[in-house]
Amino acid sequence: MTSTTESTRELLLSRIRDVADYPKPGVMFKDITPLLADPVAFTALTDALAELCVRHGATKVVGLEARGFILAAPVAVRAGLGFVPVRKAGKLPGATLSQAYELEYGTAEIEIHAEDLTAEDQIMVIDDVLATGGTAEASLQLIRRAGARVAGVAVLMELGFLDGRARLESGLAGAPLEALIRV
Ligand SMILES: O=P(O)(O)OC[C@H]1O[C@H](OP(=O)(O)OP(=O)(O)O)[C@H](O)[C@@H]1O
Ligand SMILES: Nc1ncnc2[nH]cnc12
Repeated sequence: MTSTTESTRELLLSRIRDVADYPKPGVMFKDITPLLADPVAFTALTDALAELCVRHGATKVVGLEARGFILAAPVAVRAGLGFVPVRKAGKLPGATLSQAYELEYGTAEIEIHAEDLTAEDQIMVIDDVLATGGTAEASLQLIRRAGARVAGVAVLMELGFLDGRARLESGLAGAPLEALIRV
């Protein structure tokens, strides 16, 4: 696996569709479905995120429901790591830890099975979009509450104008935030 090239970034960007005023007026929605439908782009994205997991010493990959699952599961397999889902509230059957948060267009609550993480784990959080950073921040809180360490957060796309990076700074506590594309 190798570091992401400029041509890979251009390919990924070219497969993301802007949808104005979705799901609410004023929101420019970044739709990744064209990227997922292109096997070359999807493979390039999987390889790039898996390379980041290996580079930053991750022992497990956490994916954030729902779009984060689509990326994180193949990344975990590609990197040879386990996959742990962070789900929206009420979906996990076992003993869960919960965290409420706000995002660009609403509020939500996420949960994790704490037993899926150990004190030895270094977790890479994978998602498609970092917007306000609320979802990623809540996931880092869950990971720490579960007793594991944070290897980093890796996303396909960072929406720079919403400044999620600043919001995540304290939660990352020095761990990297990697974005393949920044708009
Ligand atoms: O940085 P934030 O402001 O928290 O926003 C980013 C989050 O928003 C989207 O998920 P969404 O909650 O829309 O759910 P979905 O994956 O089920 O579409 C996206 O997939 C990220 O998880
Ligand atoms: N503008 C946006 N596009 C896609 N996913 C998002 N999640 C939060 N804001 C988003």
